[in-house]
This record gives sequence, C-alpha cells and structure tokens, in this order.
Amino acid sequence: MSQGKDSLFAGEASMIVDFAFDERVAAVFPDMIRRSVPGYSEIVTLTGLLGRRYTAPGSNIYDLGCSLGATTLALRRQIPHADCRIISVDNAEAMAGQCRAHVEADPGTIPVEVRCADIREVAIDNASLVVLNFTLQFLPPEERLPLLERIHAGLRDDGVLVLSEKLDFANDLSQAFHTDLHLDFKRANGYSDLEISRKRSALEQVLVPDTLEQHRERLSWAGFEWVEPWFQCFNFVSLVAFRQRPDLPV
Ligand SMILES: C[S@@+](CC[C@H](N)C(=O)[O-])C[C@H]1O[C@@H](n2cnc3c(N)ncnc32)[C@H](O)[C@@H]1O
Ligand SMILES: O=C(O)C(=O)C[C@]1(C(=O)O)C=C[C@H](O)C=C1
Repeated sequence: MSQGKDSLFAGEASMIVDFAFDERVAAVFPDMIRRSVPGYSEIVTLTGLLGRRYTAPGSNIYDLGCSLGATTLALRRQIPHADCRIISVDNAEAMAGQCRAHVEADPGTIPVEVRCADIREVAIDNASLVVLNFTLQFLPPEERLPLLERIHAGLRDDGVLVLSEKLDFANDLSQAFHTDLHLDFKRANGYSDLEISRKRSALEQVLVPDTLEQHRERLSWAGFEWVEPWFQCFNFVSLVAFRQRPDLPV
C-alpha cells in the first residue's frame, strides 16, 4: 500500500476545493484514513472475519468503493471458499489502479476483479456478501436508497451487507460529544487544527452523513429484515444488514 504521509491540508497548496479521491489522496490514503477514522484497521480486519462466516461457496463478494483494496485483501485472506469471486469497484482511476497492483502483489488465490466503475452502475448478482465501507456517505442522499435496493435484489436469500459510515446525530448533545472526541482523535494523530478545519470545509458538500436511525429506516425500506450495529467508535459505525432474518440458535 502507499506509504505517503497525509499533509494535503497543511501547506500553502492545500486542498481548498471540494474533497476528491484524486491522485494526491490516493498517494496518502492509508495514512489519511487510519489517522481520520477511529477503529479503521479493526473494521477492515473484522470485515474479513464477517466474510469468513457469511460467504457461501460459488458466490460473488462485492467491495463497493474499494479504494486501495485494504478490505478486499482482508476478505481474500479469510474467505474459505476457493470458488468465490471478489468484485472490487471504485470510480477513481487513481484508487482502482493501485488496488489492482495490490491485488496482483497479494499471494491470495481467490479471484479478484477490480473495476474502475460507478457503484450505481455495477450489476450485483449471486452475492453472499456486499461491503460498502465509508462509501454510501459520498452518494447524493436521494441515490442511497436506490443503490441499497439494487444490492438487496442482488443478494442471495442468506446474503449480508456490511455498511460502515460516518454518523450524524439528531441529538445536539450526542453530536457535540462525538465531534469533540473525533477532533481529539485527529489531533492525537498529529493533525493541526488548521488541517482539521480545512478538511472539514472540503468534505462539507461531499460527505453528507446520516443518523443511525436514518440508516436503519433506509435499510428496512430497501427490504433488509435484520440490521445490527457491530462496531462504533465516536461518530463512525459499522452495521450488518441481513436480507433475511438470520436463523441463529437463541
Ligand atoms: C472513504 S473511501 C472507502 C474506503 C474503503 N472502503 C476502505 O475500507 O479502505 C471511499 C471510496 O469510494 C469511492 N467512491 C465514491 N463514490 C463512488 C461511486 N459512485 N462509485 C464508485 N466508487 C465511489 C471513492 O473513490 C473512494 O475510493
Ligand atoms: O476525516 C474525516 O472527517 C472523515 O470523515 C474521514 C473520511 C471518511 O469518513 O470517509 C473522509 C475522507 C477520507 O479521508 C477518508 C475518510
């Protein structure tokens, strides 16, 4: 993976326009996301474990908004079925290109197809697992439900969606608490207040977070029968959404 340190919002030539997943972001992305999203590396590893448990032989696994392929490779390491196929999609050429290179350098044997495409246009079929980690939040809000409906339709009956997102909070006190702690997390990871505030402005029109309640409601509208948060750290959450209520011994 790229080794660059993220100082995109530090200098004179900092990103003052809207945030975009361009060459400059791709070059520092592992450092940027690790220092910006509390729990990111755990979420990647644990998504691999969800893949181990919930993928089915002969099925497709989709990593939508795959960036450099961290989650794709975690899944490839864990999925126990040699006849599965992983389809990893990102519409940023800089991301998809590097993801392809990482997949080629990886010793795993499960086939991975990296596509540079818009996730709104990719056909989903025979899927046992779809991963949407920190990507739905970048779609215009009105395009989120149609995507979830297509994912739901492309999942097998026992299929699962993993959805990770930055959260908004309807309650002002909760919003203030989680925002403060997220800022502390970024400061502790070496970002200055200027960098933090410039990135916040650059993301403002681009990353529009939903509340946990909005996610639950939308997933239910899309047809998912059972939704469970499995990780939360400050204003970042990971959910599983089962197409059918799982039949677990209770
Ligand atoms: C925050 S990153 C995702 C991180 C990645 N899932 C991981 O866990 O490492 C969001 C990614 O989604 C991609 N993306 C955003 N909108 C997209 C779209 N409509 N179609 C395909 N990819 C998209 C961006 O290019 C970016 O690489
Ligand atoms: O830095 C932030 O505040 C973020 O929201 C991080 C976030 C995300 O959640 O997707 C935003 C852009 C990329 O840097 C990667 C992660």
